[in-house]
Amino acid sequence: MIYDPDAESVGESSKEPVPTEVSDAIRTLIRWSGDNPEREGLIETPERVARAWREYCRGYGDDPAYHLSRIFHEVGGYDDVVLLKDIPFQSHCEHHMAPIIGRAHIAYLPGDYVVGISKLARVLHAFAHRLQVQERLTSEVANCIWENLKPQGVAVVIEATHGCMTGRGVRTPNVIMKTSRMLGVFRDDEKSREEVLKLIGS
Ligand SMILES: Nc1nc2c(ncn2[C@@H]2O[C@H](COP(=O)(O)OP(=O)(O)OP(=O)(O)O)[C@@H](O)[C@H]2O)c(=O)[nH]1
Ligand SMILES: [Zn+2]
Repeated sequence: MIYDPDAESVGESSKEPVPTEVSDAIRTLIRWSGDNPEREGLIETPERVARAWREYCRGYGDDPAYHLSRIFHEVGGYDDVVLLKDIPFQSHCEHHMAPIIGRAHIAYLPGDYVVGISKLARVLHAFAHRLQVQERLTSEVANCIWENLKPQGVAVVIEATHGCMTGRGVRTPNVIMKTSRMLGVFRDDEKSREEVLKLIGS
């Protein structure tokens, strides 16, 4: 699939035809859950669900590195940490395909380049809109910034709740999973790490 940045906020899959085997699978799931897929309220649900999943998983068609390809060189001599804090995101866990809802904090200490700040959130969403575990999501975002922006350091902290822990299974609400990935100076230098964690408020 070709990534279309203009389509992302409106649900690019809304006009896409749904293959019969996909809607049939969802019909089977509805039946298996105990309801009748032929009753009026559920007639169009399989196609809706299929299109919703195309949106939830739109990250498979989104190249995260692409968002870091428009780099800037001139930032008026600024040479300190850049932090994008409290970025809300939604993902789905690869074990249950249940929602992961949280906030990410992404910081980097620029090397020779900086990037438009929205691009950090775009990188996050490109990886989040896939089936994930939180640890991998955290690493993928950090590694992508590290490899493409070549900064002196990257810090990614993610805090999220997992639907598979609240709505089912252990049924324990209000638990927040926290993960972090530090690279470069934030990994190697304790003072820099403390500084960035203080900025993040974590
Ligand atoms: N480490 C990690 N675990 C996750 C994540 N998302 C979901 N899980 C966990 O993945 C585990 C899957 O465990 P399994 O024993 O295979 O599946 P299960 O029988 O449905 O487990 P329960 O959730 O305990 O009922 C569960 O403990 C989930 O809480 C994540 O992002 N990171
Ligand atoms: Zn899960």
